Amino acid sequence: MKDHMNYTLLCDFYELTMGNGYFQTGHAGQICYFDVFFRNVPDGGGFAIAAGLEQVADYIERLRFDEEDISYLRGKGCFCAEFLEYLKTFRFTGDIWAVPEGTPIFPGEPFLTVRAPAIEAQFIETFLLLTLNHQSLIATKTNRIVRAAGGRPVSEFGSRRAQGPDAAILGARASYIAGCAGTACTLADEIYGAPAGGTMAHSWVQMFPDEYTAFKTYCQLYPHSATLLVDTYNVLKSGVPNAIRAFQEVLLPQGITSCAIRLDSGDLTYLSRKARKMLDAAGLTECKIVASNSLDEYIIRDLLLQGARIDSFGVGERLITSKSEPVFGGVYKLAAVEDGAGNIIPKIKISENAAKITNPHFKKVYRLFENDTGKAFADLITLHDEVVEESQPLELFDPDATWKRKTFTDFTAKELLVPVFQRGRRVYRSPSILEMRTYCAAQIDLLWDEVKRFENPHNYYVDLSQKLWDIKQQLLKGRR
Ligand SMILES: Nc1ncnc2c1ncn2[C@@H]1O[C@H](COP(=O)(O)OP(=O)(O)OP(=O)(O)O)[C@@H](O)[C@H]1O
Ligand SMILES: O=P(O)(O)OC[C@H]1O[C@H](OP(=O)(O)OP(=O)(O)O)[C@H](O)[C@@H]1O
Ligand SMILES: O=C(O)c1cccnc1
Repeated sequence: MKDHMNYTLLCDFYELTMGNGYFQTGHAGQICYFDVFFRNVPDGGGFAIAAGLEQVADYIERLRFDEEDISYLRGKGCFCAEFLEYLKTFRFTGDIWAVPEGTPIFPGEPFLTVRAPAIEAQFIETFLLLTLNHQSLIATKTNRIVRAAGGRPVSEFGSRRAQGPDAAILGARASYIAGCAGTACTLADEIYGAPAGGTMAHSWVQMFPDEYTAFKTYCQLYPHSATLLVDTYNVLKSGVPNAIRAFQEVLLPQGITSCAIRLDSGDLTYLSRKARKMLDAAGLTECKIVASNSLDEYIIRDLLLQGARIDSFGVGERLITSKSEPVFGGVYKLAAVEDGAGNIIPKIKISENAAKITNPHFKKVYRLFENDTGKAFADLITLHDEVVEESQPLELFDPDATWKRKTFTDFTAKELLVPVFQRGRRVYRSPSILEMRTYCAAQIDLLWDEVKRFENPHNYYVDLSQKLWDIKQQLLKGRR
């Protein structure tokens, strides 16, 4: 990435005090397994979308404590000299598995797993979580908005209201993966290839002596991509008539029929219907109507139900900040450690709140698809060395109500987590952002519509294998 900062110390301070402690107590090299998972889908939705893996992998590849970092840490006075010496050559040497970006994910299932010596695995927690939480949040929100638009393109317009530069650039990236057609963020295009584009601001219209001159000038400069903002003065009395005149006088003589207007205030249904009639009456049937103004999935759905004649949407603040639910609660939990002989010892975190009890052990996640419909019907978390045999009947049970059991045949099982790092070496190269976007849309197509409802979606099953469930119960009993 351009102008890359050294983010090594973008960690919670306790990662370092624990690291120093592991170092001094002989735990430094103890192999650990950590899972990243989340508990609740934002906005009460049925699924989330994983994003941010590429930035996680870049960060891990570049992890280095430079001289400045070490001398800053020395100045804190709480780290031993040997630990500071060790940090000079610190590198990530472990393994990481993760779901590809754009994959729909469900509560409780690991979407990234780390296997590494304790100091390393612990140290990367903060950056991993902040990156995956942010981009998965924006991807999840965006996809709701895109689905509400029902195939009409949605452009991301939020940079100016994003909570800082990273939120703007990486938010634009995540929104493109999750289905936006493009972004207003130029840097997100330069760095990541999320196509940048846009219309015009009210200031352009105000800058000229009159609205017509502003529109005409713009059409002369950009005859092939003129989207005229028609609400600076009065949409129906001046904006649309002036736009029609500019299109007719500048574009039509050149044989250009594709053009657009943007509505950015007022009753978007009423105005779009009236504007559509005026444009059609003027023969501008190919002229598109773009709408913006504090939109989100609910308003877009409403507008379309009301019969708005809108062809595409620009969505800013409510998308880039995920305003309705601005936190993605991904967590990083220890699931197992290895003893000196390489045996995996499962670990569990108990909580009064049953939903916060973790799933122990080194695990795999399978997505199960019905062969007749191709649709996903459940995810199954298994031990790392279990294999789901598609040729055998598979009995699934509800982990919270184990008497509820059902046997499935004629299904396909696909492993979700793929290797990203092996022994410290990056083995996964992200596909292009367009490929991620295409993959995301295809994976969402494999979910039933019931799971995609905005309100009260069907609860998609995330089950545990019998072996994993038994181990979890043993650990729970042992802790009582
Ligand atoms: N037909 C409609 N149904 C539901 N919501 C709508 C409709 N038309 C517009 N909205 C939404 O209503 C809100 C209107 O907000 P607001 O009152 O700030 O806008 P405005 O009246 O256009 O004024 P301004 O010129 O300050 O932008 C926006 O979120 C907009 O997307
Ligand atoms: O409403 P959003 O979903 O964030 O979409 C982006 C908004 O940003 C621009 O407004 P601008 O910043 O010029 O100010 P405005 O709110 O007065 O229109 C644009 O005209 C949209 O209204
Ligand atoms: O291109 C646009 O129309 C645009 C860009 C950013 C914010 N609002 C609108």
